[in-house]
Amino acid sequence: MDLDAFRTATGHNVTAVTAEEMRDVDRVAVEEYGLSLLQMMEQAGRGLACEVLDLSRDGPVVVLAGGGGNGGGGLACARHLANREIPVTVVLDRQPTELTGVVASQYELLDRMGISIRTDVSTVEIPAVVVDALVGYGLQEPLRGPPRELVWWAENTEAKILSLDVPSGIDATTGGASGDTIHPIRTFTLALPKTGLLETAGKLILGDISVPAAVYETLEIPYTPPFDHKFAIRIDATRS
Ligand SMILES: NC(=O)C1=CN([C@@H]2O[C@H](COP(=O)(O)OP(=O)(O)OC[C@H]3O[C@@H](n4cnc5c(N)ncnc54)[C@H](O)[C@@H]3O)[C@@H](O)[C@H]2O)[C@H](O)CC1
Ligand SMILES: [K+]
Repeated sequence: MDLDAFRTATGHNVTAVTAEEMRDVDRVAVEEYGLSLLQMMEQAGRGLACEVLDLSRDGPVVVLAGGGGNGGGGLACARHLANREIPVTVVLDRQPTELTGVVASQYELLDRMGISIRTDVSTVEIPAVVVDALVGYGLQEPLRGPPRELVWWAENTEAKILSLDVPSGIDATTGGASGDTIHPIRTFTLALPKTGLLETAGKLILGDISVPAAVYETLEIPYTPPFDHKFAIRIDATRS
């Protein structure tokens, strides 16, 4: 199988990248172009909210959020849902006091908005949609601790599961899972698809977070802008 490409509905190849390559993209975008993590995270969260609304207009929605960039995107998504009076509950995989940086700021904003934020699922209403924003390409395998328990919980609901960037527990580069993993019906992956998404992601939507094409050029990653006039597009693994 062609391990390095996905295809858009109009037949354009989209290069798949490893976790390391995606980290390089983040680094160059931030350090050489000044595109901040918060700017990219906000676009991730808004695109993710669009996918939630496509799955269910009424909710209730539970957003499972970790402490890294993946979690931050989930918190931004929760804000957009709350602004549309969709019943949303955020479940953090740690105490709010353990959050740092941009993710802590995203939490503060939700808290000031009065959005329901928990650190355990025991009293959470059964959701229509679960958003998996626990772990993205930052997985250091295998899934352990609260994220693993939250994945178990999600897997045992009847909810539609939507993963941000990479299904939690899946290695973004290899697609391997040495431990428990979540099984989404849809994954909203950011900037470029990861090589580990070939078999595990459910329906794959690629979200634009405005990484300049020049960043990929700098890193010699083959890239032609795939989004046309959209900000999120369906992509499928190429088979060869
Ligand atoms: N250009 C882009 O693609 C952007 C992507 N964004 C999102 O940020 C994440 C990557 O963020 P990072 O902070 O590097 O890591 P993660 O959030 O994926 O993971 C850290 C998170 O996961 C927990 N964790 C790690 N390993 C384990 C484990 N074995 N068991 C349990 N928990 C684990 C850790 O504790 C942290 O909570 C990327 O996927 C995108 O979603 C940015 O938003 C913008 C640019
Ligand atoms: K995830």
